Amino acid sequence: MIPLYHDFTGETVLVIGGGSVGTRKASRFADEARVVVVSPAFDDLLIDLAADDGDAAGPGVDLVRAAPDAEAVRDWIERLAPVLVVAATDDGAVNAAAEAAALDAGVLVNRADRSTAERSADRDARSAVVPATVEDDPVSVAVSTGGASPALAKALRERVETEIEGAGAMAELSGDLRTELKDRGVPAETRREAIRRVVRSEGVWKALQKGRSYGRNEADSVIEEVLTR
Ligand SMILES: C[C@@]1(CC(=O)O)c2cc3[nH]c(cc4nc(cc5[nH]c(cc(n2)[C@H]1CCC(=O)O)[C@@](C)(CC(=O)O)[C@@H]5CCC(=O)O)C(CC(=O)O)=C4CCC(=O)O)c(CCC(=O)O)c3CC(=O)O
Ligand SMILES: NC(=O)C1=CN([C@@H]2O[C@H](COP(=O)(O)OP(=O)(O)OC[C@H]3O[C@@H](n4cnc5c(N)ncnc54)[C@H](O)[C@@H]3O)[C@@H](O)[C@H]2O)C=CC1
Repeated sequence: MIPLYHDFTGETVLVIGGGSVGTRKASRFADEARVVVVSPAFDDLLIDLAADDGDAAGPGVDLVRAAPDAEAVRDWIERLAPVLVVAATDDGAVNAAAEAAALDAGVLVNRADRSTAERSADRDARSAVVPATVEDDPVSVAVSTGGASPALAKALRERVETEIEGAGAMAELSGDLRTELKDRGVPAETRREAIRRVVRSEGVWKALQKGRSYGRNEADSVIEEVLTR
């Protein structure tokens, strides 16, 4: 499996099943997408998530109380036109039907109740795994074990969490610097060398912890050194 990142802004994600797994997936996708959860019952956390709709965190979560069978799942996909269907019920037949309907409709599907290893023979490129994710906006690190051990994915995610502290600020600073160097007409090879040094400089990482302008000053001297060589 090869990881890709998707932008779900302005899109709909349909989650079938509102238990603990459906809640976790809904919460993840609600950061960007409008999420509709169809289920006969909902975890309390999910009800809270849907009630928080007013806040600016995302476009919101809608709960629909229904227990669709295979045919009804197709209707929901047609009606809501999601880009991704998450099959997260505790009923294998419903999950299988949701997966088949999503694939027929040509949309992405994440089936929560089957490891990918079990399904490698009939895997479709639209069949996606939700990785464990660490975010320090705009940086995100995703961990998958190819479906072999989700608990390990979670444990590794916890390790990476401390490892990437400050990476968001570094991405913004180095992103600005590469644009500025381009605009100044600095030749590509020099530019690359300068940016490579900035992102590897302990001094810049440390200075960024104190604040953006400290990081900027430190980065400027790293770059100056490269430009004046
Ligand atoms: C294939 C996949 C499909 C998918 O859901 O996308 C899948 C499938 C299954 N998970 C199961 C169990 C558990 N899943 C977790 C946790 C997470 N599971 C996630 C992803 C994935 N889970 C995909 C593969 C990811 C990869 O490649 O590694 C994470 C990373 C992302 C997320 O879900 O948000 C999230 C951690 C988030 C975080 O904290 O960062 C825990 C740990 C816990 O709960 O503490 C357990 C209990 C321990 C255990 O069993 O390992 C079962 C057995 C169910 C049963 O026994 O009935 C199946 C079905 C099967 O394997 O057959
Ligand atoms: N991918 C993952 O990370 C994990 C996956 N699992 C798997 O995911 C499945 C769900 O796990 P949980 O959320 O813990 O179970 P759960 O029992 O908490 O939730 C299942 C939900 O599905 C709903 N449901 C039942 N029939 C439905 C239908 N026809 N249409 C829509 N919704 C329906 C139920 O009302 C309930 O809200 C389990 O079968 C398990 O195999 C379990 C743990 C982690």
